[in-house]
Amino acid sequence: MTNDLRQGGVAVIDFGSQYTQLIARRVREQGVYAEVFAHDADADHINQHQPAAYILSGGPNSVYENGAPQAAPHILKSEKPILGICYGMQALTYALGGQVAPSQAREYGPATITHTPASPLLDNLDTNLQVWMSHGDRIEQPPAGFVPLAQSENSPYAAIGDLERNIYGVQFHPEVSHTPQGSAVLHNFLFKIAHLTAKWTPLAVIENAIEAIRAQVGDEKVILGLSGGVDSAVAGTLIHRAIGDQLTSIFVNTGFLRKNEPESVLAVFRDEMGMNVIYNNATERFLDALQGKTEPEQKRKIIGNEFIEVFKEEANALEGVRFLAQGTIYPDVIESASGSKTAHVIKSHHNVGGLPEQLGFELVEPLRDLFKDEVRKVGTALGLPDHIVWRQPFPGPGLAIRCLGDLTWDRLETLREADAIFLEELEKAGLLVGDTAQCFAVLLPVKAVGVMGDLRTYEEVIALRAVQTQDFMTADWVRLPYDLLAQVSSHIVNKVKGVNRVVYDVTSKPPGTIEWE
Ligand SMILES: Nc1ncnc2c1ncn2[C@@H]1O[C@H](COP(=O)(O)OP(=O)(O)OP(=O)(O)O)[C@@H](O)[C@H]1O
Ligand SMILES: O=c1[nH]c(=O)c2[nH+]cn([C@@H]3O[C@H](COP(=O)(O)O)[C@@H](O)[C@H]3O)c2[nH]1
Ligand SMILES: NC(=O)CC[C@H](N)C(=O)O
Ligand SMILES: [Mg+2]
Repeated sequence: MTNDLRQGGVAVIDFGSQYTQLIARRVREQGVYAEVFAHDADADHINQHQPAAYILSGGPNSVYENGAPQAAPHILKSEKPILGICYGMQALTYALGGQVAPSQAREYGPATITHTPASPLLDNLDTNLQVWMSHGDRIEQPPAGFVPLAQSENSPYAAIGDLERNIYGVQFHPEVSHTPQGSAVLHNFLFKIAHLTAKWTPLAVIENAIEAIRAQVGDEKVILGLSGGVDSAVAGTLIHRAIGDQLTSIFVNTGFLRKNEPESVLAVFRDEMGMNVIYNNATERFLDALQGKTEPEQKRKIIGNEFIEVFKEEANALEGVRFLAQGTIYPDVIESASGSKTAHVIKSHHNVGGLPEQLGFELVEPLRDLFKDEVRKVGTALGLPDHIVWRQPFPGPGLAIRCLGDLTWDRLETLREADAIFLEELEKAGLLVGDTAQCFAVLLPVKAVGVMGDLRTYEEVIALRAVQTQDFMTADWVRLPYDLLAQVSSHIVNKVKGVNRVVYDVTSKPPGTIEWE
């Protein structure tokens, strides 16, 4: 899809930096399409969408060591503008005949560089520029044709450039927020050096996606699992815009949804957006399947299977469905392709993971090229309400992995009530968007003794969890105000039957995970 929009963008070449995705996001923020490739990806693969410039990422290796990844010759010979960042600059230097060596003093963290006014890369920036560094190697001798553009106390070549060939390198990281003028550096590279066109905007993305969906689907039928979460909501709205009633969405009430969630999802998508939504109340079958099960992995597997069964039945009932739509987004694609750690493992748990092969559908994935923040922008541009676009992610298995111990309807109701009180108080305090990334209640499988109205109680315990994170791979618990916690605790104990104690989870990730199961 989006053929013309993707052409003339940037290929980000990944040498293993933690910030590779961030580089692509920063470029896209400036309206230029950016795609991430492994450092040893085939030239043909990289050139599929005809990138007009390259950015080489940082990376953990030392470029002069045996087996260290190197800048690919086809990139060096491409005659297109290249920007190397940290390891990327070291790889350029090494490949083009300069010298890279370990430096006496490593630079980790903030640094100040001074730069010469002559270069377009550092045009219009503070002369003493605040940057963020993270390196132990440095350039000792730039390759022939390169001139120094900036220095720091520890890096005589904090930026270099071959102004004829349009090849540049920076030792610092322009992509991180700790380099306050980093976006301006990238802006200079994209527009003053590579002369790219900014055409990657939400409206253009939408138009393109709509065309691509129509071309792919023709007049056939499509089904989509609609969860009320951001990704499936935006995917569904986009597809609906493209093909209208050829799309049927299936919203499954697993019994593990939050309070009022079924009503509010149906109100938005069926009533407001006029979408064709099948509501499948599968509460009983999910509960039956999980009866007596407490082991987290087993629970997830059972839930995944039940989802598949429900989708299968609904698809059969509709007849002639050729396409299955999914809200797959770009980080899912990058993470699965690079075989990288946590996120991929999490995703393999979720319910639609195994669907396509088993059901023999062709996939429609209109968000495959987008980062979450872009998905949100597209959602807003499509007219989705803020409470959908900005809602916190909610896992497919839902409250089932937050209700520890016996999964009974009564205990789920207890959890639903406590969770709703917590979320309501956070909302009132304005803490539900921005200051927190995910907040929820967990019902623990223990009982505690208490005293209420002079009576001894022996009831269950609610744990509250609120975390802040950028990418959900690592997270920190939020320092919620004590007064707010006091208020929530007292509301829960007073209003929710069967709970006499509330605790707050003060564990970061790692070593904890965000969910308790
Ligand atoms: N209750 C449900 N009914 C139908 N489909 C569901 C349900 N829960 C999850 N799914 C499907 O599983 C997919 C993955 O869930 P996931 O939570 O990762 O994404 P999301 O809900 O779309 O967005 P978010 O990450 O913001 O919650 C969803 O896109 C949706 O297709
Ligand atoms: O769609 C999903 N299906 C799942 O099975 C699943 N498990 C965890 N999560 C969400 O992933 C993020 C990281 O969670 P953890 O730190 O608990 O691994 C958090 O945002 C979790 O809510 C899931 N999402
Ligand atoms: N952040 C980086 O790209 C580091 C590059 C290289 N490993 C160094 O230490 O200099
Ligand atoms: Mg979800």
